[in-house]
Amino acid sequence: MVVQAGEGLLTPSAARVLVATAVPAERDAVARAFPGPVIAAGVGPAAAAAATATALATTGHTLVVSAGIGGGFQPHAPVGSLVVADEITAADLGAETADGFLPVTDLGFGAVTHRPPAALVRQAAAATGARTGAVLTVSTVTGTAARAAALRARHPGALAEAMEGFGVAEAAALHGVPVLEVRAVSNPVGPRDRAAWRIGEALAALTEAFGKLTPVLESWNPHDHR
Ligand SMILES: O=C(O)c1cccc(C(=O)CC[C@H]2O[C@@H](n3cnc4c(=O)[nH]cnc43)[C@H](O)[C@@H]2O)c1
Repeated sequence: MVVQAGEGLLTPSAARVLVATAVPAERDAVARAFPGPVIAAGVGPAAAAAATATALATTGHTLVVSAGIGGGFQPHAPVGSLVVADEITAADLGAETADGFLPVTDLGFGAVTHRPPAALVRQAAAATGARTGAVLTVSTVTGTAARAAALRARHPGALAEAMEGFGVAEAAALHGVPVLEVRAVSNPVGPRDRAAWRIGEALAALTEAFGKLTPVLESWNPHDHR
């Protein structure tokens, strides 16, 4: 158990969980159920990384959660469902070649995947009823069936895509803090039909999820590897 000294007593250190969303509507949906700090970091991995790294510069965070709405690969993650990432993967960070896509890791650089703690993923999914699988981070929202199929072919375990998880995870790694990603599915990944996005439904699902997740996040012990 992690302990801190205080007035001669050893007490469990308090959980300090930061939630990073993209836009104010997502921030407010989380904050309706989660009492800790929630930021609207901006859309895309760069904005998410910059704002999260800045927020983590104050010490003592135990966990960072990337949260918001997202696209779901059909039929694996239906609209209205919830996904907890067991893998956060940058799906378009690399080089296109005549023989296909090469991730930056194949070019000898950096990382393309971060893995949240398995025990936390299990606990979060059990508490919320979420599906678990890879959540892809993309800088361009998928807009065709062909692109959706190509992403699933390259990432057979992918359940959802969004635009911030990898940025949040990079910032978390820089600060040595574990990361989790939670997405409420607002739309199918595929042919663009923005008018059909069920944003209200997904935001309500996000609020409901954080109602159930809060005790899990606040009691989670990073040294618990069950
Ligand atoms: O217009 C609104 O009221 C509104 C309220 C909340 C959120 C939005 C957004 O547009 C959020 C953008 C955010 O959503 C993620 N997202 C959602 N679907 C997808 C997708 O199919 N592919 C990639 N990203 C998706 C993404 O993380 C964006 O940052 C609007």
